[in-house]
Amino acid sequence: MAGTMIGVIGGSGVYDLDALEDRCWTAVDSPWGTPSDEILTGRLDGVPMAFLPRHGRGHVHAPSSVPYRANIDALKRLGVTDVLSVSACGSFREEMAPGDFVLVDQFIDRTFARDKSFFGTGCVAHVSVAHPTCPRLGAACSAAARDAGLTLHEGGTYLAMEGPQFSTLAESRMYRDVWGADVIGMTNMPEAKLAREAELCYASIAMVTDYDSWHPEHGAVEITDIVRTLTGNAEKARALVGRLPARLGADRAPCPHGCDRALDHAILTAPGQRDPALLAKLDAVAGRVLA
Ligand SMILES: CSC[C@H]1O[C@H](OP(=O)(O)O)[C@H](O)[C@@H]1O
Ligand SMILES: Nc1ncnc2[nH]cnc12
Repeated sequence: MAGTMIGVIGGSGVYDLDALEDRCWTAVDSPWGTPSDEILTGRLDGVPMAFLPRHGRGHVHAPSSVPYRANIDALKRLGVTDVLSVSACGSFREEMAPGDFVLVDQFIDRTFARDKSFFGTGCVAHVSVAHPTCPRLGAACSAAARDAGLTLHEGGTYLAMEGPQFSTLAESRMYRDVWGADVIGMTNMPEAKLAREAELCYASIAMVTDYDSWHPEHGAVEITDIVRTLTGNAEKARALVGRLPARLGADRAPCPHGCDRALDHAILTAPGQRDPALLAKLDAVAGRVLA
């Protein structure tokens, strides 16, 4: 049985994982550009881990300029099998209150200014993202959240907006009342789509910082409100991540949901028509099916 390696992508407020043993920050080269930062590798409960701060240490990258492809490729290159994203988010539901966590299982992708695929001219592929998160990894995250005594809402739709400005009041109401979104953030897309293309299991924990702008008693979200909640949320995120390896385990059977086989029938370009330069860049992401 192959081994698990957990990759954690830390969002706003989560720039380090102090608890990792055998810590080492390493620069990882990727043909898709430079990742957001060096990647912290180490172990927890005997399980290899890799941690990447999505915005870089010091919060350097804006949501639109996070190098999503380089990040996912670099994690895959390191041997990561399962990616947990932890992200700050606004809430569209009264009961999903600031300080609560949401295990996201669906997305509405409203981003438009990002590279969304590893594939393209010279190697065309279409993967399914109907179920964009991995239920096995999600169940382990739920158990870890319970172990850590956190309030976790199981299931929720995350609306990914381009940003960096927050939503207008009309948008906030539309996402909540018409589209049925539960939470909103700026980063989980195209990250989740790219993880699927790279055959990585992906789960997203959205950490509520605010009620966006729809809530009559809370007014419009301001960054100062978010920052006040971020520090407490980051501590809780570290508590959850610290309990995840014990729940996921070091041994890894094939994903029962097929995340690790997403490319099995996805590539349409005939072998003789494939672009060698693109194939070379796909060595980590699609090496399993292209080799
Ligand atoms: C700090 S408020 C807006 C910012 O925070 C979230 O980032 P992340 O998902 O990486 O935690 C949100 O998506 C915005 O990028
Ligand atoms: N209300 C909000 N909208 C978008 N991204 C966010 N991140 C945290 N709160 C947010």
